[in-house]
Amino acid sequence: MSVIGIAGAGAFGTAMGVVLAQTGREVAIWAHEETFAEEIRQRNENARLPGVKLPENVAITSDIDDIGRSELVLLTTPMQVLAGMLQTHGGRLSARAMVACCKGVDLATGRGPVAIIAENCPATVPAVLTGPSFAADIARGLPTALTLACADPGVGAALQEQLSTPTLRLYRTTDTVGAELGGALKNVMAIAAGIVIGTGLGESARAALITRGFAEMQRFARAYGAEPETLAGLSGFGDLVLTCTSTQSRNFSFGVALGKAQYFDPEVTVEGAATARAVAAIATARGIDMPVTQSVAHVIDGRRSISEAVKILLSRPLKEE
Ligand SMILES: NC(=O)c1ccc[n+]([C@@H]2O[C@H](COP(=O)([O-])OP(=O)(O)OC[C@H]3O[C@@H](n4cnc5c(N)ncnc54)[C@H](O)[C@@H]3O)[C@@H](O)[C@H]2O)c1
Ligand SMILES: O=P(O)(O)OC[C@H](O)CO
Repeated sequence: MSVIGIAGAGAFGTAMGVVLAQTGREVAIWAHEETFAEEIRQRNENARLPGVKLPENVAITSDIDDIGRSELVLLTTPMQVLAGMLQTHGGRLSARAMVACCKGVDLATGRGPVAIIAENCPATVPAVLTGPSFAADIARGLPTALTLACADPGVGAALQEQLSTPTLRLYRTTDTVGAELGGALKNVMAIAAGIVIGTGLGESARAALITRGFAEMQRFARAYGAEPETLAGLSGFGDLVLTCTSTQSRNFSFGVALGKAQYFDPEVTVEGAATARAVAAIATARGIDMPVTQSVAHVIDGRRSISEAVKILLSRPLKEE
């Protein structure tokens, strides 16, 4: 069995490497900078996932050719660097399947990871792994359930087998559009939920936000042909609930900091920020009603204060649920 390649040496790539290595498989994690790869090797630990030691069968490399012949590659970079990474290195990867683990919509093109993989690596089968899961939980071996989406049912079933472990339970779908949009949009709602809590609007307001945010996610995904069941599953509703209610979430924490007008470390990966901008632009262009997403984009860009955004949301015409 060939080495499982993981492109992107952040918290999630490392957590997946650790849990897959625990089943006895060889794993190679590619970091885009040799200095960072060397730091991980030296400490046998990734600063992005503190407290987790790497098993012996996890190799850390900055040479893309070390994962070039892997039959299976997980893509675990942040969403906004995925296209650039595949444009630069995709030609050196001969994987039969590439599984995107990044959540978001590319700001430059409005595309999700599956379209980006298809454009840059046309010989591979693209898939998506997404759902409610904190890297730290996966790495600690806590029970986690995710959605594995692949348009090719045979490849999807094989990936489900390959990537499931005793603690990581994968459910399968062929609806890649629904899976990637659920994972992308829930981060925007998590920022909004954080703002609600940070500004002291209360738990009831957060429940309302999550519910109306979910309606908005379904509306957007439906416009792209996603299956409603996918949005109601782990990759949509499941991840929405986790991310909007946990202080472990970076998107939620970013929203809380915005609500409290506190500093937030710009080095922290907050996928929902760029995705809010990307989705707001698409929604405007396509006439899809996305009031929460539009508000998040406006607040992040400083075009509207939080109190203005809340006032506008609360003064929308009353309608049927
Ligand atoms: N952390 C989680 O709990 C978690 C869970 C599920 C999904 N995800 C998703 O996984 C993706 C990665 O998140 P993360 O938490 O691992 O991020 P992270 O902030 O921990 O790490 C990001 C990594 O990307 C690398 N990187 C930055 N620029 C790069 C480039 N140009 N080319 C290649 N690599 C580059 C950095 O070295 C960094 O280590 C995100 O889309 C996130 O939504 C994360
Ligand atoms: O920390 P966040 O907000 O990026 O969320 C991590 C995962 O996506 C939760 O499923």
